[in-house]
Amino acid sequence: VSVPELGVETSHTDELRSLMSHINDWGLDTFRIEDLSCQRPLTAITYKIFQERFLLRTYAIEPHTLISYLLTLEDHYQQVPYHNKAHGADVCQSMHVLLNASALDGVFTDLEIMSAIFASAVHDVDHPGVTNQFLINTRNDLAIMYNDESVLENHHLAVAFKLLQADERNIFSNLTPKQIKTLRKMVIDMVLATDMSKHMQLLADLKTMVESKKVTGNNIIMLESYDDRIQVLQNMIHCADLSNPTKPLDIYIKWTDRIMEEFWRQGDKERDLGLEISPMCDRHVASVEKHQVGFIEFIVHPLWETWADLVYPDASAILETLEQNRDWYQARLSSPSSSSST
Ligand SMILES: COc1ccc(/C=N/OCC(=O)N2C[C@@H](C)O[C@@H](C)C2)cc1OC1CCCC1
Ligand SMILES: [Zn+2]
Repeated sequence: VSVPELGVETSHTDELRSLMSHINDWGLDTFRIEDLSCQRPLTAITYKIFQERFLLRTYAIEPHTLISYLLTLEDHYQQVPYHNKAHGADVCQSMHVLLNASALDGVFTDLEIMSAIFASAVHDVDHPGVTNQFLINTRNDLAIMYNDESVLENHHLAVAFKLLQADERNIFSNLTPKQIKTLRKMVIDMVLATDMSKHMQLLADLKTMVESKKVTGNNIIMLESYDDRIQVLQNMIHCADLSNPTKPLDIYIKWTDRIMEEFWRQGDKERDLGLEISPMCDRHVASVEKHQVGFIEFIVHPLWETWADLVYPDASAILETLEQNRDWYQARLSSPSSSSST
């Protein structure tokens, strides 16, 4: 069974191949890849990363099996404004770059790396475009199924692993039972860590790790226990998930437009249901810039500042872009507010 060179059928092969050569760069334009891959950004990006890291060879994965899984996974991302397949592709590529930090050189095994890339690709599959709190407040079947605890994150994991059960999609069929057990546990631990309600605990533990950081002679981080190793991978996927404000401004603004539209549609549903409209979800009371400045000040910058300490100096340029982007939104706050989009 032959597969297309880039994993996806496209009439823009040369342009897509050229863009894909920047797979290791921070700030890769996921939106352009979405267009050039004929709306298959997740398949194109994940397939390229698996090839780039020789994971098909290391784990005897058939190309058509990987493509079959990725296409089906991509089709199970819902067409919502933000938490769609482009976000999945973006977090996957961001994770791939973070794994390349020189402070982490040789630290993670191939299995841990494949687990991290897989977890990133699947981490928001079948997201309905509303928050956990909304699902709980509306007694959605998913909230009943998962007893109000990390409802979305549990669902993303269940969907991702269910899709593996078909033989033609089982990319892990040549792993040993022990490898599958380990991969499954790590993927579950990483995706559950993307629940925003775990943010403060994750960050507190990361700060503790940074304070007691142990490095080898050439400044490579030493992680002895599973708990330490998974903690770094959990913070890494959390950083990748909250990386929009660290990207080039034109790309960041597009993500802001998408998340706001998704939050405002949730607000529209809450209004129609006579529910109290969630914070930041009322399109008639929009303060996009103020919310982004607050998001960076209280959540994104504290996380990325700590991450940048851990892998110093590998994430310094990323932190710099984040601070410039914060200043840009801050400046628009004080001046007469013009809409952040357009
Ligand atoms: C570019 O902007 C964003 C990118 C990504 C996200 C991702 N958020 O995580 C998922 C999520 O749905 N939640 C739950 C919500 C209740 O609280 C949220 C802080 C996290 C949020 C962004 O901006 C928000 C935050 C400030 C203004 C809109
Ligand atoms: Zn996400």
